[in-house]
Amino acid sequence: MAQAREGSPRAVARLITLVENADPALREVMAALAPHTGHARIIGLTGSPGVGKSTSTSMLVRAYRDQGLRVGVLAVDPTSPFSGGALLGDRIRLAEHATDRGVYMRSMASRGHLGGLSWTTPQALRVLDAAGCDVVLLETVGVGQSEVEVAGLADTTVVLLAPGMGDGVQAAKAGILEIGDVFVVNKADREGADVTVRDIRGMISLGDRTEPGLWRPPVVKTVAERGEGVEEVLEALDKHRAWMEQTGTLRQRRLDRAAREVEAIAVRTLRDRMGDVRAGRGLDELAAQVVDGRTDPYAAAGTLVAEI
Ligand SMILES: Nc1nc2c(ncn2[C@@H]2O[C@H](COP(=O)(O)OP(=O)(O)OP(=O)(O)O)[C@@H](O)[C@H]2O)c(=O)[nH]1
Repeated sequence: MAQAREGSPRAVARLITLVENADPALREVMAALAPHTGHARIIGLTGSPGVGKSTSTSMLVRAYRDQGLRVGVLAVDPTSPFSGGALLGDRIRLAEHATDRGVYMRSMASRGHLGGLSWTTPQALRVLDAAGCDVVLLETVGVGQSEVEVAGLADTTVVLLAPGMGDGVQAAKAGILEIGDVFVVNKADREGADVTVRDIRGMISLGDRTEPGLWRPPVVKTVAERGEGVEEVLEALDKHRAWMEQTGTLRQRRLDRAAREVEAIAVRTLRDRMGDVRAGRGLDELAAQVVDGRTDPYAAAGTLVAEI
């Protein structure tokens, strides 16, 4: 744990593996980490495959490293059953940071994982936060619901789009307009970038976010491959951060996040105990009573809950 706090990549990796495996040791680990959390800025990046997420992540890592900040990158793929370092390590676009001690990268798969995304990701973020990351970039592959779910885990969510492909319309359909705090139209070297920017701006102003005091998401153009537009992205992120602090939104988002995290752990604990009751044949007995008409399902459920 002390090693993880000093930023030893191996120690951090071990802790995240505990999270992935829902290891019983987590309870103690989390208790020890708690006083060291709350510092990291969590920035979510999402968008359809191929839009340039890893290129943009790499661009942001470089920019934050230039500011002397320690950066964590957590890539979550809700569609993949694979996990561990391999997925991310293979990604050439992030390879330049692989030997940088100030960067910690990890990919996590959540399909088929106990409790799924809502359970593992916040705890992995907590580990990176406690390990001293100033910024954590949370990258997800866009697949509808899990995309929205992951947006709830970040302080600021960046939605990446690319010109053409009717991305603006896609975004509106997928409910992505609601989750974006900052929109980035990447591949601005390609034709149609301005049209996409205009489309998104139009859709945002049609939404309900034009009231005074509400955040109006900026739309920024980038060419991630060449690092163009990174200053504008950083500025948009800083502005959003400042707005969140002024309005109390940051605290509110973190409260919502913690509430969901606690709930997810509680539900898991209850499910485990329910398994114990089942194993002890307590549920069989209740079922028999219901079948025989000796009790009703509501009363039986009440007994079960009380036992749990
Ligand atoms: N023309 C152009 N191509 C870019 C730009 N940024 C990224 N690309 C290219 O787009 C392709 C996809 O980039 P990635 O960063 O791997 O995209 P991704 O969204 O992470 O893709 P997945 O890992 O499949 O989700 C690569 O071939 C990049 O070289 C850009 O600004 N302009």
